[in-house]
Amino acid sequence: MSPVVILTALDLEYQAVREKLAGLRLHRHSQGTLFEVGRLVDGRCQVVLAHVGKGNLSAAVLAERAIAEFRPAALLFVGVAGALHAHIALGDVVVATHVYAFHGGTSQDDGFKSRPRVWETSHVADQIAQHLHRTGAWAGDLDPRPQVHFGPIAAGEVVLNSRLSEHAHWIREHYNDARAIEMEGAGVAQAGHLNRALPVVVIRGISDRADGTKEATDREQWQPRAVASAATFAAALAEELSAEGSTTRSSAMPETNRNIAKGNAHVGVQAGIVHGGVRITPETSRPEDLPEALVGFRSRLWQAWADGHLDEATYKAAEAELSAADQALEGEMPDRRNALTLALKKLRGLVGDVAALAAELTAIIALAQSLS
Ligand SMILES: Nc1nc2c([nH]c(=O)n2[C@H]2C[C@H](O)[C@@H](COP(=O)(O)OP(=O)(O)OP(=O)(O)O)O2)c(=O)[nH]1
Repeated sequence: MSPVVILTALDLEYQAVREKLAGLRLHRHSQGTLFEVGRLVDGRCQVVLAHVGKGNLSAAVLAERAIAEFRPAALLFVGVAGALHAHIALGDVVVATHVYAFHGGTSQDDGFKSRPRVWETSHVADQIAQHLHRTGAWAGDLDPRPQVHFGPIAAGEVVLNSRLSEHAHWIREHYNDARAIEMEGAGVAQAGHLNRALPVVVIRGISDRADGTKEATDREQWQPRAVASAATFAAALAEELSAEGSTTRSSAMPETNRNIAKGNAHVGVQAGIVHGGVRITPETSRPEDLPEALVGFRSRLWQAWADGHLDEATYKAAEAELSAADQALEGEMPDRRNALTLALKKLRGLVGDVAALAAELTAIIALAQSLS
C-alpha cells in the first residue's frame, strides 16, 4: 500500500492527526524538513505527517517536497477553518469539493476584478469521501457525530474574522458558495495538480464563524474540538485512499502471468506472479559513483518498506547496515574496503526477499570491491 501524506498548519492540528498514528518514526528530509511516518492505529494505511505552518506558500512547497520524497497515493490537508454559511455549526467538518484561491484579481480604475483560480477535488477521492459520509463508517466513537458538509473552500492569505471587512464582502459576493475559509488549501491543491493530478483532499473542522467572534470561540476550545473530528474523518479517508491506490495499480496489471517461455528463452519483463521454471535476471545498471549509489539505495530501501515489501525490524536492521557502510566509506581506516563490503553483504542478506534491492546491492558491492 502506498502511504498517504497528511499536512497540517497548526500544532494542535498536527497533534490531532498524530493521535491517530502508531509506530511513529522520524524521517529527516535532506533539506531539514521533519516528517513523522507511522501507521493508522485503526488501520493498515501508512501515513506521513508534517507540519507546514500557516499559509499557501509553505503548504505548496512542502507538499511538493513530501510528494517527491514519499510518492504517496494521496495527500490530505487537515486543519481548522471558519464557516461561511450559517447552517454549518461549530465542530462540523467541511470536505472540499473545490478550492478557490480567492485573492486572484486585477486592480483597475473601476475597481478590483476577480480572477479566480479553482482546483476540483479528484473524482475518485470525492466519491470515496462522500461514501464514507453516507455510511457514517468514519466516525468511530465520536458522540455526537458531527455533520460533514461537502462544498468549495476559499483559501487566501488572511484570517477572516469579520462580517463587515472588504474581504468579507468580496468573498460573500464572488465566492458565495464557499463553505469555509482557510489559508493552505490552494497551495496543496496546486502541488497535487503539478504532480499528475495526485488526489488532494482538504478536510477542515469548523472552529469559528469568520464573523468577529473568533477570539471567543478559540477561548472556548473550538479549535481542538473541531480538528479532532476533521482528523477522524481524514484517518478513515486515508485508509480508503491508500487501499484504492493499491487496487488501481494492481488492476492495471494482470495479477497472474502464466509463463510459456521454454528452453533457453529469455523473458525480459514479467509482471505479476510467475509460474514455471524461468530464471529472471534483473538487469541493473552499474553504478559509477559509490556515495551517490548509497544515497539512491537508501531512498529505494525506504520505498520498499513504505510499500510493505520489508517489515519494520528488517528495515531498521538494513538502515543500520547502510549507515555502517556510509561510515566505512567516509572513514580513513586501512581496512575500509573490507568493512564497507562486509556491511553491504550483510545488507544484501537482509533485503534478499526484494529482488530489485538485492540486485542493486550486488552492483554496489562490485563497485566497493574495486575501491583502492
Ligand atoms: N477557524 C478558522 N480558521 C481559519 C480561518 N482562517 C484561516 O485561515 N484559518 C485556518 C488556516 C490557518 O492555518 C489558521 C489560522 O488560524 P489562527 O487561529 O492561527 O489565526 P490567527 O493567525 O488569527 O491566530 P493567532 O496566532 O493570532 O492567535 O486556521 C478562520 O477564519 N477561522
